[in-house]
Amino acid sequence: MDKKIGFIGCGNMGEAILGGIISSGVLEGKNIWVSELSSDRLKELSDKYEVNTTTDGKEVVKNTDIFIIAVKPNIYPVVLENIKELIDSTKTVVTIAAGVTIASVENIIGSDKKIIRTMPNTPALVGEGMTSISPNGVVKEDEVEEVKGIFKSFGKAEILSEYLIDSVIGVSGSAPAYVFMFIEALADGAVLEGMPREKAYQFAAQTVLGSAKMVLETGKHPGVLKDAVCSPGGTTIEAVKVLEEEGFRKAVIKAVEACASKSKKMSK
Ligand SMILES: NC(=O)C1=CN([C@@H]2O[C@H](COP(=O)(O)OP(=O)(O)OC[C@H]3O[C@@H](n4cnc5c(N)ncnc54)[C@H](O)[C@@H]3O)[C@@H](O)[C@H]2O)C=CC1
Ligand SMILES: O=C(O)[C@@H]1CCC=N1
Repeated sequence: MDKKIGFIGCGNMGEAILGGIISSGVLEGKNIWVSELSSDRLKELSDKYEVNTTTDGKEVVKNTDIFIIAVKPNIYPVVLENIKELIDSTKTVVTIAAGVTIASVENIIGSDKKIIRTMPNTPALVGEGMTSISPNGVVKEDEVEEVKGIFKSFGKAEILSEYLIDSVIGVSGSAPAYVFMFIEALADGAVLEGMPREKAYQFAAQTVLGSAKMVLETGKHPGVLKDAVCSPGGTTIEAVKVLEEEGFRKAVIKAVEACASKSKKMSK
């Protein structure tokens, strides 16, 4: 890729994207600019990824074509106010924050500026991210495809209308947290039955990975795949019965709903 990419803020999610881009080889560190608050954090990032660093967000905008604002939602107005004079028709602003709408960004920098709202997730770091991409009306189709290409370099990416972003946060943006909780609980169960802790994480995580791959690669309904594991009168159906009794599916659906509802509240 011949474009230059920037990050304003590079914490958990910013670094997951940065790490994903570098590992994929789509861009080299010399074509990436990162701004952070402390020089210590910048040194850590330049040592690890060989990127250009600065404590001034303006330098990121000046030196890049596409830049990702990866600060907490409440810091967006401060960052946008600081850089707005430098944003012209050659720049594409990419946002990743929960609750920061395209309209709220347009209110600060202008609706004539190219804005792409995305919702990534941290598995980007290992090349298995899932990202939604919602452009405003100014971004041209090939420019959207270009940004989609960046996100696809470390996982899957889909162009979606912004109104779906709350469900995206519920099902993928925040969801790695619930999947990690499931893996932890699965491993706890195995430890309870006597398996050493490290082995338990390996068995649990590989099972989640393999099951996810089966859904994606066979195209079969998850219920059909579940049925194929449940031998009549066997062990699995005993576990399935307990999960139903304890409200496993209800809890997960309600968790996604709570997450989406918080996202809607943050957007007001
Ligand atoms: N953590 C996650 O799994 C996901 C996070 N997001 C979004 O990503 C954004 C960042 O979240 P995290 O990475 O989790 O937070 P974080 O707190 O780990 O990272 C934010 C970084 O921004 C830096 N920062 C703050 N003000 C700055 C400024 N003025 N200039 C430059 N850097 C500045 C902080 O030092 C920090 O390293 C949030 O808006 C969140 O909604 C979206 C999807 C998933
Ligand atoms: O918890 C949060 O608000 C952010 C947005 C999606 C994942 N983390």
